[in-house]
Amino acid sequence: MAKSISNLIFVTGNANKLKEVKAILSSGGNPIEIESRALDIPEIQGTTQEVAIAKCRRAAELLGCPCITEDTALCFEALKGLPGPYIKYFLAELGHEGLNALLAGFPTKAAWALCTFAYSAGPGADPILFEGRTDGSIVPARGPGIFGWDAVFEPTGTGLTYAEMPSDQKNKLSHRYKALEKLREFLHFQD
Ligand SMILES: O=c1nc[nH]c2c1ncn2[C@H]1C[C@H](O)[C@@H](COP(=O)(O)OP(=O)(O)OP(=O)(O)O)O1
Ligand SMILES: [Mg+2]
Repeated sequence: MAKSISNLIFVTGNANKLKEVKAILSSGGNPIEIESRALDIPEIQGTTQEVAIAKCRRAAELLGCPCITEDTALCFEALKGLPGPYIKYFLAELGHEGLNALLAGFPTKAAWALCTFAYSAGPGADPILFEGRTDGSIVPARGPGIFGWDAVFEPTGTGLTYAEMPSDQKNKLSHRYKALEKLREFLHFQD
C-alpha cells in the first residue's frame, strides 16, 4: 500500500529558508517534519535546474540517505533572467541599492523569484525538481532587512514588499510556497 513520506532532511545553510520551509510544511493537510543539516555544498554554474540537480545529488551522497535541497533565483526581466541563481553574490556585493541601480537604465523593473526544490531518494538517485515562481518588481528597499532581498521585491498586485508582509502572507504567495505545494503533493504519493 502506498504511504507518504512524512519526514525529511533539508540540507541548507540558510536559517531564514529553514524557518519558512518548516512553517509552510507544518501547516496544511499532510504535515511534513523537517530536520536540517547545514552542509556547505559547492554550487556549480549553469541553469537553475542544473545548479539544483548538482547540489541535491551531492547532498544525498554526503548524507547517505534521502534529502531535499533548495535553490532560490531572482531574475530581472531587463537582464534576460540574470542574476538568476547568482543572486546571492550580487546581493552580497551590491546590496539593495546596487540591485536597484543595475536596472537604472531600463524601462522595466519587472522581476520574478524562482524557487527550485530538489528531492533525491538517496545516493545515486536522480534528483526530481519542483519549481515555484512569483512575479513582481524590483523597488527601493522597504521593510526590515532581515532576509536577503525581501525588502526590494514587491510581488505583483500586493503593494507590499516581501519584507513588509507578515510572514503568513508571504508564505501563502511566495515562490517557496508554490514550489513546496508541488513537493508536498509528490511526497504524499511516495512509497
Ligand atoms: O525568500 C527569500 N527572500 C529573500 N531572499 C532570499 C529568499 N530566498 C533566498 N534568498 C536569498 C538568500 C541568498 O542570498 C540567495 C539564494 O541563494 P541560495 O544558494 O539559494 O541560498 P543560500 O546559499 O543562502 O542557502 P543554501 O545553503 O540553501 O544554498 O537569495
Ligand atoms: Mg547556496
